Amino acid sequence: MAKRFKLGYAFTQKKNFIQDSLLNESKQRGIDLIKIDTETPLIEQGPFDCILQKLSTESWIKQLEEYSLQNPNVLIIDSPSKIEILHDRISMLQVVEDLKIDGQVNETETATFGIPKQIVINDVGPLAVEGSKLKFPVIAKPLVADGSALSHKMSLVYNHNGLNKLDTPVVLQEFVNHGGVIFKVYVVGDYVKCVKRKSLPDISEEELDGKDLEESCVTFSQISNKTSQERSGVMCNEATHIEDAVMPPDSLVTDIARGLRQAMGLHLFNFDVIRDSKIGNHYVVIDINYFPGYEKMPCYESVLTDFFCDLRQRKQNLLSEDMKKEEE
Ligand SMILES: Nc1ncnc2c1ncn2[C@@H]1O[C@H](COP(=O)(O)OP(=O)(O)OP(=O)(O)O)[C@@H](O)[C@H]1O
Ligand SMILES: O=P(O)(O)O[C@H]1[C@H](O)[C@H](O)[C@H](OP(=O)(O)O)[C@@H](OP(=O)(O)O)[C@@H]1O
Ligand SMILES: [Mg+2]
Ligand SMILES: [Mg+2]
Repeated sequence: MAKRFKLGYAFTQKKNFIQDSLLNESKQRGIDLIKIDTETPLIEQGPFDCILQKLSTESWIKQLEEYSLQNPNVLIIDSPSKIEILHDRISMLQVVEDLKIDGQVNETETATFGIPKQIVINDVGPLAVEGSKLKFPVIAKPLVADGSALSHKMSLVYNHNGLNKLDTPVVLQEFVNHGGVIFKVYVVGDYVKCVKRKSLPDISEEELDGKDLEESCVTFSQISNKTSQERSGVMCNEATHIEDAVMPPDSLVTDIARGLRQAMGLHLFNFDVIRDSKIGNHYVVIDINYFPGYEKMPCYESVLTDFFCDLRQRKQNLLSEDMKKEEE
């Protein structure tokens, strides 16, 4: 009987990734998903062939390092040092800026992509955005994107007055009108899946002019990470029928996904893309998330189990290479 592949997982309490449907599908295909007790020393648990993890405390990272030293063949998906780049909203999008991708979609069509203009401010005085050429409205996002509730506390700031209420350091990212629909691109190893979600509605010039002091800053949080079935209409553009929205070009989405995978060396992430309403074939990446809510992705059980089977195959290949070297 083929050896079972033991995959330990370590997540925060809030994570809903492990569903019975995934446990069953993986078990049927020889993959045992085992919950790691983060209150007990990792070295006393296992043995694991692979560890799936989304924790960032110092003590946990130390335990992972110690476990890897004692078990050099264990696969860590993904390594905390590689995930770090996504915990800062400037370094996160710098990866996108540095991608070199040809936007040719087909013989006649091209598409371009980029990131919104953004700056970090450390105080909200009258000169906060002086010289930056940043245009209002902006979305104010906490600089640190570490998965805490605080890291998702966003503010839509219509004008200069709205800056006063912000906590710093904060990223001010130009608001891009995008028709009230956001595209979330899930990446699981080589697999790429683009889904649509409701987003903030466009902001018209008249609306901008009419904003008085009181309304110059509106806070919200995680308005796009619920599927349409889970949605309740807070802040989102209920009028937008997202099913009518045209998906971005497959080739562009796939090229960006591949480029990010290569550049970051990560297997499990998603990125949020919006289409610039002013330029129909220009796409703007506004967010990248490590180990997102895959349980919301269509066919998540089979997609993730396929990925686990790829990891098992990779591990078997590594072990047979080691054996060949020993025989030489
Ligand atoms: N530059 C922008 N222009 C227009 N809308 C934006 C912009 N940035 C963010 N948004 C809107 O705000 C929402 C939240 O932004 P973002 O995805 O950066 O926050 P987050 O807390 O990291 O969300 P997630 O739950 O995806 O991790 C987006 O889904 C989108 O609706
Ligand atoms: O709709 P998605 O899958 O994008 O929602 C994700 C969200 O993008 C973030 O990845 C959240 O993680 P944190 O940034 O660490 O909070 C995910 O929460 P999680 O509890 O599932 O990890 C959302 O599902
Ligand atoms: Mg997002
Ligand atoms: Mg995010």
